[in-house]
Amino acid sequence: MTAPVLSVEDLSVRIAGLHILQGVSFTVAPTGVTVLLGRNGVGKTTTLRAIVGLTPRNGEASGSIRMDGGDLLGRPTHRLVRAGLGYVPEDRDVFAGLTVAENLRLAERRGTTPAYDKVFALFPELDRRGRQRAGSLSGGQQQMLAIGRVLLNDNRLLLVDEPTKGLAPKVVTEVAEVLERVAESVPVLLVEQNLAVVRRLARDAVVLAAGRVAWAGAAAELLAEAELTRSLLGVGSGDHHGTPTPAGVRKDES
Ligand SMILES: Nc1ncnc2c1ncn2[C@@H]1O[C@H](COP(=O)(O)OP(=O)(O)OP(=O)(O)O)[C@@H](O)[C@H]1O
Repeated sequence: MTAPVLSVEDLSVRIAGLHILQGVSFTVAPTGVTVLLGRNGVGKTTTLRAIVGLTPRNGEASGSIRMDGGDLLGRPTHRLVRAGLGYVPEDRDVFAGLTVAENLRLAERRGTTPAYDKVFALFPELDRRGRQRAGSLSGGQQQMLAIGRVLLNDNRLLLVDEPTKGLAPKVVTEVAEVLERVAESVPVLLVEQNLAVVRRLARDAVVLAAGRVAWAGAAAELLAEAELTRSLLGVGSGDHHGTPTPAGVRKDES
């Protein structure tokens, strides 16, 4: 078996006195997309933030998080990013008052050559809209900018939090297509609630429930078991024959 790019072991996170993660353990394969699933509020974002060293000041993370064997826990975020951890947060966090080009320039890392060619090949619109203020971009375009600026630098692993949240169906499909291409060259740990997107992208799945890992295995296996999906996620997985739920339809909201 190939060594995982990331190993999380017995991760516990307490925030403001709440024990949110209670000994979470899972691995991320060195290729493809691993999806982190679970009902609302179960701790998916908390997990990604712990990995990238962003547990809030009133919180505490313990356990072990290793990327390529090196321990990440306790290291400051800027060092983790320099070590190749790319993070696309849930709310995109683009600088609304700056232009697209300025947002990208801010992501450049000293001492390395930013991969503008790669980013503009994936997102031609970011090139065309270089002088537009990021705050006036559509939600989908802001998401592309948030992903694009992370891809300016080399990454060993990408953490992507709910990239399709709140987007129109057509844009959900565009974001999924882009992530599919991105995942050809860098492994991705993805938090995603849209099961059509999960079905399309994910090879492996990890499901959180009650502060722990409730299920881990092949994403296709999880989605093929309607009862299992319903009990773990509280949603149906579409039909049993592999017909994708139409992109953009959030089954969890039905
Ligand atoms: N800074 C914080 N202060 C207090 N509670 C927090 C904080 N951050 C997260 N929590 C709590 O931790 C729990 C897990 O939150 P988290 O955002 O990780 O869940 P999630 O699985 O990503 O949810 P969703 O699917 O709704 O985005 C929630 O109950 C949340 O209210």
